[in-house]
Amino acid sequence: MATVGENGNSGASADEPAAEILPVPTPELPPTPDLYSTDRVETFKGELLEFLGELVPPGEPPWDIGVFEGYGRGLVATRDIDVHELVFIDRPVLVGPRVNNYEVIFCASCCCILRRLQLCTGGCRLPICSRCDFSVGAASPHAAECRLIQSWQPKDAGRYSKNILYALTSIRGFLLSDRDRSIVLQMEGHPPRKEMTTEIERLLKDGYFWNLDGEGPAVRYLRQVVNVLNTNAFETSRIVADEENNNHEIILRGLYILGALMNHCCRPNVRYVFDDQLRMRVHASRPIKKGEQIMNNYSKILWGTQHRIIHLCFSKNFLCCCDRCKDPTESGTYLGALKCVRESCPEGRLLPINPLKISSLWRCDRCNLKMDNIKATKIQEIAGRMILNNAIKREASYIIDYLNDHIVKFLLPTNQFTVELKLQAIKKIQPDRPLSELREKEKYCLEILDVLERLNYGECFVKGVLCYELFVTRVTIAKLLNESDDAAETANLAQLRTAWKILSPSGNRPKDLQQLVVTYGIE
Ligand SMILES: C[S@@+](CC[C@H](N)C(=O)[O-])C[C@H]1O[C@@H](n2cnc3c(N)ncnc32)[C@H](O)[C@@H]1O
Repeated sequence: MATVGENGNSGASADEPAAEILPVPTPELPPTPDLYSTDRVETFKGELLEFLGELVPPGEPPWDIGVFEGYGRGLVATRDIDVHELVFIDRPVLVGPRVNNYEVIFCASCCCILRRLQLCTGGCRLPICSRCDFSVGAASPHAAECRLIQSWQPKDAGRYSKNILYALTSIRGFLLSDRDRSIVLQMEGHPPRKEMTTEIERLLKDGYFWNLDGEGPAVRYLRQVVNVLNTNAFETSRIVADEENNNHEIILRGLYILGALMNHCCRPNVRYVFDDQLRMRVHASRPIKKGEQIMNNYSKILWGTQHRIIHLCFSKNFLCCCDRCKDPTESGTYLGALKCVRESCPEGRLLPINPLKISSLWRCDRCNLKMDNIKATKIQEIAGRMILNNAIKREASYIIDYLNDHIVKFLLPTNQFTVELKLQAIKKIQPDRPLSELREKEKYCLEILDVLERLNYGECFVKGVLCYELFVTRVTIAKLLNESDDAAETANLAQLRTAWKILSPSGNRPKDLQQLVVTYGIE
């Protein structure tokens, strides 16, 4: 796969300001309004409904915007909502690339895969396909953003710039209509932490433009858009085929306003998927009572509490205090627990005494051994590095041996890193692998489904994926053992049904899922 370096050269280099400067007006930042007043919330809802248009079916939607103490605005159910029911569909007000180590070259405008680096002829330093190139004129979807970047007079105009690509989604914030800009600027936008360098600061620090004043109104506006994106944006992706018909996943970030209004809970009541037009479809993952907050999970389901707390504090500026966070065992899943380090205590599990405090002491639930937080963090860091930087990248057979022979010695079977590695193994063990590997895969699926069950996590996306993998694996095993299809199928059809219910609206669902549903007569 081709990797794109910052200095990829394509075409003539120009390290002097472009002769013609095309002025693009900088949007004004409005005075900070009281976002939570009843009037403000009503007006905001009106603008949002107008933006969503036909995506909101006629009649009263099952959601409303409310204000909740300690949370700010949030979504609330206006009636009882059934499990699996569609709660709403949202579309992105802003979407585009994100800071990401992209492994393929793709058009920054339409995301098609480029065989080789092909820069826009407008001089914006972005990879752009010939259909979206600036020279196509107003018909090019990229023309307006290219003109805007040109107005800042990029240095080294003939060279690819990954940092401009990374900042493109925020730059697109300049081109919003008045209504859409008003909606975006009414979203919460936490300023970055001191130690963080945002994509905009990187552009300024390294002097990418002749004509972009670090203290001017354009940068003030860009900074606010970045803050809104960092507080609210979702990771989404497009699956794009190259010329050889190989699929590539292009990771993007999208600002979905209605989606972003859902506050966080580590045991949420919705799941979401993105369809092939990048619309976000939010379904209830458990029954939601009228008046209840509609809540999403901003962190990873299968992370332990301390990891989730640190992630939420650093990236979203709040401390979660939900029931899952308060319970050191996390409903008996022990996702964040460590193996006791005393040799004489092989069954012991170390847990934070107060999981809501990052500096909490840890204690073994068998022998009462105490460990300070620094040591516990170190053990987790080492385990994380060994697994996430090394083992996870290896082939399935290596991962299985590693889990069976190595990991059992220093991590608990349900520790978050063990679970993460098992999830990777599930993805890597394809139906053509030997029976022994398929058996391991079946076991991992069941183990992680059990973790989800204990967490009482409801009908979430990961459950859909695991049910699909379990179904396919069991059918494959039955075929390998020449077992009658019937026996395998009847025991297993519930998994396929769940997988279909959860994954069918997704643009990235497994390719054979629909065919399986037809073959086995599920719908
Ligand atoms: C994506 S926004 C959610 C909408 C936001 N409440 C608003 O009024 O615009 C994320 C922000 O909402 C707040 N928030 C979300 N979930 C929360 C929770 N469980 N506890 C406290 N604050 C929360 C935090 O300020 C967080 O940075």
